[in-house]
Amino acid sequence: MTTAARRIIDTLAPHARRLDSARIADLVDADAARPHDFALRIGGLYASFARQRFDRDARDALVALGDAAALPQAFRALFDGAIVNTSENRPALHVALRSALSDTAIARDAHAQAAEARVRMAELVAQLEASDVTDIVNVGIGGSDLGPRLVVDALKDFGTGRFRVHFLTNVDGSDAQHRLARLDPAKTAAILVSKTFGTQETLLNGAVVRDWLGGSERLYAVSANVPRAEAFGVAPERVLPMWDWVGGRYSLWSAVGFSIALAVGMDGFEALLAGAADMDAHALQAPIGENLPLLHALTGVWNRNALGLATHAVLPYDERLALLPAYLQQLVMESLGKSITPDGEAVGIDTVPVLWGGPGTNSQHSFFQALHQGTQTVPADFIGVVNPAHPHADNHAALLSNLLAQTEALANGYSADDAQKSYPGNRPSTLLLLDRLDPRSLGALIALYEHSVYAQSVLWGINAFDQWGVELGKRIAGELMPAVQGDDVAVADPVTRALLDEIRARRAR
Ligand SMILES: O=P(O)(O)OC[C@H]1O[C@](O)(CO)[C@@H](O)[C@@H]1O
Repeated sequence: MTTAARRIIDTLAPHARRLDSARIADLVDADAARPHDFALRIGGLYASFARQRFDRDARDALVALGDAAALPQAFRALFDGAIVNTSENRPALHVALRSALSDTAIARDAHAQAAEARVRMAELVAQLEASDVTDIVNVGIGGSDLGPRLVVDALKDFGTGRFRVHFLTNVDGSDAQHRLARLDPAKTAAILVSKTFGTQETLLNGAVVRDWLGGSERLYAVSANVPRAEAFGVAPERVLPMWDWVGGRYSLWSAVGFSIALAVGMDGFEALLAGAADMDAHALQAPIGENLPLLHALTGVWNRNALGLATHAVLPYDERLALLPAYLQQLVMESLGKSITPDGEAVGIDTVPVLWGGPGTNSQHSFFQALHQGTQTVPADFIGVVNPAHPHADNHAALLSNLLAQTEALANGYSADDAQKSYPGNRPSTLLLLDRLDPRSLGALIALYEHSVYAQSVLWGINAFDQWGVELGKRIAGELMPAVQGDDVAVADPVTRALLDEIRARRAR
């Protein structure tokens, strides 16, 4: 077992045993100051951990765990551009895209390159605004899609209205077919976003779009592999840079966010970065016990390793954040879905929970039954917004009432004479409450999750910035492609061979 795993078990096991039969409702009853003392406010973001299943002593132990795992030092190393992504021998300097909180040459240089790229991006935004273009198609997948897609959707109240922004992602040709069908190629610009410019889905969709546009005049690219983007036919003046020191799932703050800037304007984009920078400064400087991303991360480790909870739900009570769970699935599960340390050792304890979720109140009418009465306890992050950006006051009151009601019902449960109508309760949740949803608060919210993910990776002793687990499937798909296309090539796996025979036999001629 690794030192990190041993530290977690040794620190948390006594408290887990002590609190084995503890009930959240009793913890709240026994400690009048808990609702306030287990909450934090960072600018326009309030977080309550009062409905987690730990008490003050366990919370102190979590803070001590963060200290023993040297979380503050790990954050300093991240911001300073240390090689935190050891398997790829790279720093992870997404924070330099929005903050200047380090004096190291590498971090300053990254910050300067990011600023320079933003100036070029602003020029391209201005050129497009002055053109006849009405529609933008962002072609990308994973980190080259999910972040921009989330932000464009979440900030629809802040859109300039100058462009309609669309996202083309899936290699399934019906995505291109249907997305392009309603657009006019003469009035559409496409941005091919790919850090590597080697991603099958984006290259295939990019080729479809390039042909559909009838030329490369309105073809743009964002990539860390500029030569490949240019070889694809994108003019050099329309290629914006990315760098290997930014991970794809941490990249929306770079030119990968070109579509965001087109949707909300450069001012909106800068405000998004400013919100993330607020959270960066807080994550780097606040003591562990008052540090929101670190407490969020430690709570995650408590739920995973002390309580043994295998999944985690993200439940935004705001339709504009409906895409947040999908975005976080990549951020959290691609970053923390590891069982081996950088030294090649098995971690020895559970790491990432399966993250899932959906917006409230919709999900109350789908999967909440299982949250309330299912056999598994699912810890959740509930996210609400105090001030809406619409005039429908009764709707908003209903939304907030439901949000409060669900966290209360999950924690407290209810006993009825009929066991089928009883609720076990004791289901933990964190509540994140934004004063309002705007570019700045959204930037802070996303950065909170980024930093929580990094802190969890440090606690578990794993690398948050590589993703070797996605490679095997890509390689096999590449090998199978000729067979699927009808070539007579040898396929070793007997089940795959039988499935290919079935596909070939059923395929319409
Ligand atoms: O931006 P690219 O290089 O096209 O990669 C897209 C996505 O593919 C992945 O490598 C996973 O397959 C992600 O990490 C990344 O965000």
